[in-house]
Amino acid sequence: MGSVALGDVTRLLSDSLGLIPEEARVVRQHRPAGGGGKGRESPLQILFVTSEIADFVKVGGLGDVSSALPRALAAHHDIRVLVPAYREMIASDHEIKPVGTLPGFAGLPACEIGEITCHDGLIIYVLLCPELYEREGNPYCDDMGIGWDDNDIRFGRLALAAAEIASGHAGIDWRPQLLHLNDWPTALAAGYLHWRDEPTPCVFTIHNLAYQGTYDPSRRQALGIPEEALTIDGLEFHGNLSFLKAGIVYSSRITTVSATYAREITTPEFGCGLEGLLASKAEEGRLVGIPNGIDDSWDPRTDTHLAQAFATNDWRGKRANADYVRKIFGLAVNNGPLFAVVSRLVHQKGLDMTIGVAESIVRAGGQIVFIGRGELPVENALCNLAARFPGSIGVNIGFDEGEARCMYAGSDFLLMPSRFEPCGLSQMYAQRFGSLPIAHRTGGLADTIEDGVTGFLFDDMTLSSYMHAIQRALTVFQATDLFYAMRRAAMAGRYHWRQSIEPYTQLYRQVLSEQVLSEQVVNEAIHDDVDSNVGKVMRATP
Ligand SMILES: Nc1ncnc2c1ncn2[C@@H]1O[C@H](COP(=O)(O)OP(=O)(O)O[C@H]2O[C@H](CO)[C@@H](O)[C@H](O)[C@H]2O)[C@@H](O)[C@H]1O
Repeated sequence: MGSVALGDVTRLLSDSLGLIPEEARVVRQHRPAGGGGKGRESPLQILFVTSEIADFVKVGGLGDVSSALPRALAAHHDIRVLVPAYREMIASDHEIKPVGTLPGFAGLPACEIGEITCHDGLIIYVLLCPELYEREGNPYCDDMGIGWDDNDIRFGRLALAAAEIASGHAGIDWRPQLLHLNDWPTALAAGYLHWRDEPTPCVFTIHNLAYQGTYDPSRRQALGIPEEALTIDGLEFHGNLSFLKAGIVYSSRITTVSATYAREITTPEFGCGLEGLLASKAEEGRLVGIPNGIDDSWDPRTDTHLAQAFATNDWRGKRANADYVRKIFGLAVNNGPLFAVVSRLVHQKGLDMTIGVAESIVRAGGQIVFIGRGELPVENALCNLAARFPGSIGVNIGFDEGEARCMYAGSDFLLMPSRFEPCGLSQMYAQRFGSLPIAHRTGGLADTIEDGVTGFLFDDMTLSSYMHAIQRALTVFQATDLFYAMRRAAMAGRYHWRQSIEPYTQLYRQVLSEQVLSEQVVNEAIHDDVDSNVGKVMRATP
């Protein structure tokens, strides 16, 4: 479980002061809604549907986005979140108010909807279905990292609940004008709305195209998917049914989390077999990249997780964090560069590349600390690496938000040789904490790291290309003035969620105005039809 959320910071404040600071409160419906706040348009009602939220459960970047983006948008819109009620929510000290019930459908069980009002005012609807969601492990896997074998039912249920809330069938006295869906676990909602002829439009955000939620077509009946949807124009994908494809096919707009990744996924190299469909969406103007941001909790001057808070130029304060990190990872006292890796341990993240250069880094006087959890072979390879270089390489196989923040704060460089990276938050956090990312020039890494200014980029996914970037970093580390200038540039980072409000607002409004237009066209057609029938009747009347 993570603790990054602005809500948590707010809770700490309110707990200590006994009140909620006005500026930290989520403001709903009171301010004009316009793009980023300058227009006079009314707030939109949006349901943000997600499978994780860092307030309670975080596996990776989606958890951060689900906590921060709705909060940023809440200053202009009435935006609420829907997420399964995992055991972390049930065990939390938040009151869960029952607000709705949903009947079973096909193989999807009946469930209830509870409402949590966060300390800053954000409303989170939680889908209560203990048999599906209250389990040990994380939202997707058991404690051994093995995916739950009923994930289709678990996330089909989530998606259908979103569609039912949108249609006003959940008994909740609030209805969204639009669903904002995130990744495959929520994608089927767009399909359920389409198959039921419900008009609520969807915006579907792809945080990672590599995870698709594909299932054997025999699961169709259990999920309540009509037979005619299992075609090439529907959610059929290489003979299977694909949740992700449903999101792409049936949503009004598809977004992804950086401009570069939005282009990349229309190519065979990054498109995971969906490049043709995505390219056609891009041509229609229905696929856009809107970059992620980072929230105010990522501030080295105020972050209470750190061994010592520090500001730009307070390199002694930053050094205190480096000392702390060396200590907790059992590394030797050292004046050389400290490299960090904070990552899910999956193929995407290129851990094999970092293992490949680790010896060279150590020989050059560097040390490396890793924190991560994921695929067992990667975990084992990292443990072996640490055993080979005691005092120089430290590994924590686990998930620890506070420790990760100390690592961003204490390290000189962050290693991120991702094979692909839709946006990436770790490199933005690192920059904010004065740790220069060394990263593959791909996706959001290419968009958020200025090579030679705020970090180092390499072009080819080869050890020599990666090592060349590391050599450049080591050279800069020796040139103290330049090194500090780069740190300052990185810490001045421009990446904040505020920048995402305008593009999302514009997109939502476009989608809704298209829907109004298409409803008008339908109404006029019906009207014309009725008129001509009336005419026929009148002509036929003697
Ligand atoms: N062991 C550990 N302990 C503590 N914290 C840990 C950790 N391992 C990872 N984290 C944290 O998890 C988050 C990772 O977010 P990223 O966006 O960098 O990658 P991820 O692949 O999970 O996200 C996907 O979704 C996001 C959101 O859109 C995209 O930015 C990204 O490109 C895409 O792959 C960061 O907050 C990081 O600090």
